[in-house]
Amino acid sequence: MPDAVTICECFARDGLQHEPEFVPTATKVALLDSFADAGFRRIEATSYSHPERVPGFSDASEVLTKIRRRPGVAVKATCPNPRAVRRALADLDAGHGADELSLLVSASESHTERNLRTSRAGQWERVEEMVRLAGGRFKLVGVVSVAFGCPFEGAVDPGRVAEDVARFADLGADLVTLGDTTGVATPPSVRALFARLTTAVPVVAHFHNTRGTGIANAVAALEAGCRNFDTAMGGVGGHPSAIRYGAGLTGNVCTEDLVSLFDAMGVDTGLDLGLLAKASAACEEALGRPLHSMVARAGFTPTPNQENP
Ligand SMILES: CC(C)(COP(=O)([O-])OP(=O)([O-])OC[C@H]1O[C@@H](n2cnc3c(N)ncnc32)[C@H](O)[C@@H]1OP(=O)([O-])[O-])[C@@H](O)C(=O)NCCC(=O)NCCSC(=O)C[C@@](C)(O)CC(=O)[O-]
Repeated sequence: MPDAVTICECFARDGLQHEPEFVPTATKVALLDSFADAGFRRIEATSYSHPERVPGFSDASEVLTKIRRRPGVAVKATCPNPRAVRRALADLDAGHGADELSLLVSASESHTERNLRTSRAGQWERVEEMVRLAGGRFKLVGVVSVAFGCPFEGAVDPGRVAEDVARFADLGADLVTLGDTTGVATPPSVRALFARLTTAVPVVAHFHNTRGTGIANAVAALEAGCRNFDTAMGGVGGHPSAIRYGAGLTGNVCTEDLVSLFDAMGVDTGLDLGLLAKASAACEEALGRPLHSMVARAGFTPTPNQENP
């Protein structure tokens, strides 16, 4: 087992992406600050997606202006196209930029067209332009969505995903995320995909718990050598297209539950469990409903000992 992993907290972006009600900027800012307090070193804060298409992030610049910045905590923003990177650059020049940008591709043509309104070839051209525009001023995180299967086309060739990961690495990405966008991965398919990867670029496992397999998949990724995970407090979140096209609510793997498991396994997440529990309660209060964390109800898993292995 590895000694340590890094968990990127995605509540404020992937988590809130399909919330029907706009979450007030002040609430987002307070929650993002509480995530940094709990010890997250990577936090996905917002998205520069077209504000008319994803209105929940129309306050992207304001959120980035208002959150407390602290050394060692990287704040990430999602960028679907070059216009998004231009907005990120404007914020950086104004003194409140993101540290990391996610650059998106999808492993299937149909998902690319529905999510990004272009072809795969067109989106790769955009990604090349985005990398040029970013000009080395941000850490870049490539994202391959529907990496384990597509809601429109079904199976996705792991060889193609491995090529996408390599292409991001060639473009200079610092990390590449494998997105199980609608929660179809299983531990065998996770092992199979990790076995196909050919580059040394660090990979981020981004699972959705649509079918209850998220935690099992995260453990499979851990055992396959993955050291970076995306999760969302309360297991909220998902991709709007997944709902629109019938895949239902596709919440991210729940942060609290995965952290609790890693803690019990002796894998260090660097997080303060007490402050994490406080942030978890604040997320439920912010959304006004109980969320999907099991440990928020049951308490964090006790560390195993000799008598109770
Ligand atoms: C796909 C696009 C970018 C194309 O957007 P579009 O409307 O097709 O853009 P366009 O290029 O035709 O431009 C139309 C107008 O919109 C403006 N525009 C264009 N882009 C932007 C922008 N970024 N910000 C602000 N304004 C923008 C642009 O400047 C132009 O304005 P005009 O010149 O006519 O005045 C847009 O429809 C969009 O942002 N859609 C939402 C994409 C999105 O956020 N999807 C969800 C991402 S989550 C995901 O992919 C999965 C992930 C990452 O979570 C991992 C996983 O779970 O597996």
